[in-house]
Amino acid sequence: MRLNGEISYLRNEEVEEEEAEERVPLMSLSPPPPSHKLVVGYALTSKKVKSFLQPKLEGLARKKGIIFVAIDHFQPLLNQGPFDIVLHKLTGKEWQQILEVAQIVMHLTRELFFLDLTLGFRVIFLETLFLVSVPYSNYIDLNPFTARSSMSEAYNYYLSLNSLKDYLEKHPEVTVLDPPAAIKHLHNRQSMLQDVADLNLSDCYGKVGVPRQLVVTKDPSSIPDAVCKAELSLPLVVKPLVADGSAKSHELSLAFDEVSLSKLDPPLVLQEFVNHGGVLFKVYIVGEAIKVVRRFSLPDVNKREPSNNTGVFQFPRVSCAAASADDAELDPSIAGKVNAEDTSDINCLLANKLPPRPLLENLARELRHRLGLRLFNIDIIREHGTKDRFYVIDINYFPERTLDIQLFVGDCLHYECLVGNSCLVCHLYLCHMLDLKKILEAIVKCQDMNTYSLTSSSAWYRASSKGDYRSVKHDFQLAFVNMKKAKTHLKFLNAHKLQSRQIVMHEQVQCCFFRLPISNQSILPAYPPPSLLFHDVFVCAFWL
Ligand SMILES: O=P(O)(O)O[C@@H]1[C@@H](O)[C@H](OP(=O)(O)O)[C@@H](OP(=O)(O)O)[C@@H](O)[C@H]1OP(=O)(O)O
Ligand SMILES: Nc1ncnc2c1ncn2[C@@H]1O[C@H](COP(=O)(O)OP(=O)(O)O)[C@@H](O)[C@H]1O
Repeated sequence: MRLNGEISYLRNEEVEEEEAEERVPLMSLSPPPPSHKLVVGYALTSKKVKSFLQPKLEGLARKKGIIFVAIDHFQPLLNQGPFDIVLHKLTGKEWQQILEVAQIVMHLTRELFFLDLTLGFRVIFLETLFLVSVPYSNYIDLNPFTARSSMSEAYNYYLSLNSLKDYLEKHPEVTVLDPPAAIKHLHNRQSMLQDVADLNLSDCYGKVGVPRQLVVTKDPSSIPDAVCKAELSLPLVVKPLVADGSAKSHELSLAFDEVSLSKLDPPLVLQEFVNHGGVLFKVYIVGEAIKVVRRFSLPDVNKREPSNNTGVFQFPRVSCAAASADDAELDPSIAGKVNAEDTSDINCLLANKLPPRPLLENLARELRHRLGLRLFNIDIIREHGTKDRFYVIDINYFPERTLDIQLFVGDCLHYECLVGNSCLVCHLYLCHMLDLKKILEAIVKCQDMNTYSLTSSSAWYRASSKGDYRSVKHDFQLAFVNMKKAKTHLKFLNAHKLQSRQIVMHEQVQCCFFRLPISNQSILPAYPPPSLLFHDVFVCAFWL
């Protein structure tokens, strides 16, 4: 079997004529007109649906032409939709597997994401092709290096196409919130904070870092030594390395002495406890909009005097305990001071003062870019006794209050807020289909209002022979070709001096990119060659 994604170069002399076969009935496929401004497909746990999809949010969204549609986790995504946006946050095994596939694709096509986020449906289209044509299980076995370089080559070719970029800038249609690989980055407490550490943000408004920490993956008996070597000071916040939203991943504790450290259960992150006046700031980020709220947090510990505390103490999910520090019932040592305007306690005042807006905006902008995420929140604390020393301790993907906060406070849930100027790629490649007909049906389903047309070769032929070149007036074409007929197809292209590039998707299907300059329309009535059957070639014509 050939590797999926492999690019083959068939030379002229290799091309053999194949038997002429009869054409089958004509078929023409055109997209239905859009009835909504924006369709958001969501894949969320039932708990999340309950907390997120409040009637108020749905009502307001509807007024803005946004509708939310549940994604069926047990059906290929390509059989659903079409969606403009896919929102997802699931922990189930099935979805995780899907995400892993998607993640591999993200990895393989990383260039597509980072070179230019305005690539829009082109990228989705390439990805759709790439995945839908590959069985799920085979895809996992794919040699990533071969496939990746193939994708790069295909992409380079792709990029070389005239006016593509201009076109795409005008059509940022499909958005995914957010790329699975980027979300997964937050599922590990080490990688989660790495970008903040690398950023090492420091400007006239303050400094933002991460608490000093150590990752322990095995052998608890070595922890005391490792902590000593790393010169971490006690107490330490003990956090499971995995932060996948499971109950276990939220089981945190405070370790007060070195001996107790050897009883811990790796993999873990051991983080220095930073006194922060018992107040935490949650910065919610939705695209370019940010919103900050205060939450109560763990009280400070006395680090100067030798502690009477020894051992490891599990603590509850303190920041979830109350909606906001402005109205919650608090630890009395903090509560009285939070809302008091005339307090003389400067540290308390400082602890409660929101971090400077420009600093947060800078941080949010950088992290949005570095993490490649649009819906997330940053938990940030201010070091006790300082005005401008901040630490990020946690980043959550698409937390409960992200969108409703934006919606009710800033009325930001509108198309631009979610989509912004650039566009991301939709998860529409999550499909296990193999046969050509289904691939095509799927592509038809996910095509986005007139962004491209898809037609069978027969329909194309009929249209072009009648002089209707509507679907072929574009200089970039893409054909799915039955592998057995690939040489015939290529021979035709070569005979007409049409540049082409073939990607073998799997044993049965080759994907062929070729340019068909408008100036060369005279050959259109002849395409595809009569020896190719209805099911041998399917053509996508892009509307450039
Ligand atoms: O870990 P998860 O499942 O992503 O849950 C988050 C998380 O609990 C987060 O709270 P915290 O851990 O930062 O205290 C919640 O944030 P908010 O309290 O700001 O909403 C999220 O809401 C949780 O996400 P979800 O709503 O998807 O369960
Ligand atoms: N380094 C730290 N210093 C002080 N308090 C911390 C630190 N890390 C976490 N905390 C406290 O523990 C709480 C939970 O930590 P966090 O890392 O957000 O875990 P989770 O992802 O389970 O919410 C925080 O809200 C904060 O109150």
